Amino acid sequence: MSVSAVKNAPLSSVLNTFSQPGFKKWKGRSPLNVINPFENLQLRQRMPKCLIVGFAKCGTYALKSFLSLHPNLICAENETQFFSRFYFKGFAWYKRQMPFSSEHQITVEKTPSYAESKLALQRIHAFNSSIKLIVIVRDPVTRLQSSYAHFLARNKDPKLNFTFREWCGDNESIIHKIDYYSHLVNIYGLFDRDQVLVLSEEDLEADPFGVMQQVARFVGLKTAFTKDVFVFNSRKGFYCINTNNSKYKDVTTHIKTDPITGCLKKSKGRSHPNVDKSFLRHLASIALPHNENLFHIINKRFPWTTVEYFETMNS
Ligand SMILES: Nc1ncnc2c1ncn2[C@@H]1O[C@H](COP(=O)(O)OS(=O)(=O)O)[C@@H](OP(=O)(O)O)[C@H]1O
Repeated sequence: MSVSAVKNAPLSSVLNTFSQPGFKKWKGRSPLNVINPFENLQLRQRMPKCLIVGFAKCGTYALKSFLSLHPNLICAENETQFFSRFYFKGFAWYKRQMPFSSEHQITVEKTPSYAESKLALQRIHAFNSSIKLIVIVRDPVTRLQSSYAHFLARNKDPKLNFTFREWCGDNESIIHKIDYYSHLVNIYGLFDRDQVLVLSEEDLEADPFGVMQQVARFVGLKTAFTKDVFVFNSRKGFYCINTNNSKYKDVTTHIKTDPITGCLKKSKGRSHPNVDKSFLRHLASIALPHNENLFHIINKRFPWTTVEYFETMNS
């Protein structure tokens, strides 16, 4: 809604705009992100110009939440799964899932399953061939443990009380779960390299500020923070938003963090169950060639666990 439209519209329709689903993002926005609607010229729902397309359990929620701190980035609250599951609902529906944004903001949507669907990637390309894509990966062995911890936390059916080994399944099913490479092939087959940013969960965990700077550069924005935006919380074992700094205190209202600690919700950063080290070694050996292919195609290496690492440990 433009300023002139706001000025000329009946009060009820202006209020109606503010009560639409996507507008709830504006309630309680951080001081960094608040834009006075009457000063702002173009408050409306906009299609995303950047998508976080993968991968589940690789820190996608932390990434999205931390990016929302940037005044010029605004993230859709939910994973819409539009290009994968709900394409039939149409673009008007998709747009309605987006938050209200100003003309100075870039809308970001995250649905981690997009990267694993060639059809979803083709649809994204047809939608906007110059869109920016962010992919975040993680040591596949740790990712499996994370997914298993997620499964245990969610599973209520005693019949599905699988051990880690059972849950991982046979080698074919393990490869399916650990292979990022083949999905990256699909992405690079459709999009130019400069449209794709590949990050790692390990970097996000160790240096969220550095990763946010990387993303800001990637989407053509300046960094809007100082390093003190995050503070390491030894109890949680992760960086959290620095609520001691008045500048960042209120952000917890719009990115679902603990208002006191500034940490992400409990389901993010779970402890992983103890599992048999010899099986982890087996997983690392299966992952190895797929990791090497990935490092080759993205032209970047991550120091992920090797078979040798497990050989130095007692099982
Ligand atoms: N700062 C911070 N705080 C909390 N958690 C963090 C953070 N940075 C990265 N991570 C890692 O994010 C992992 C969850 O990944 P996702 O959000 O992609 O999971 S999901 O697919 O949406 O369920 C989650 O995995 P688990 O540790 O297995 O829970 C975390 O390791």
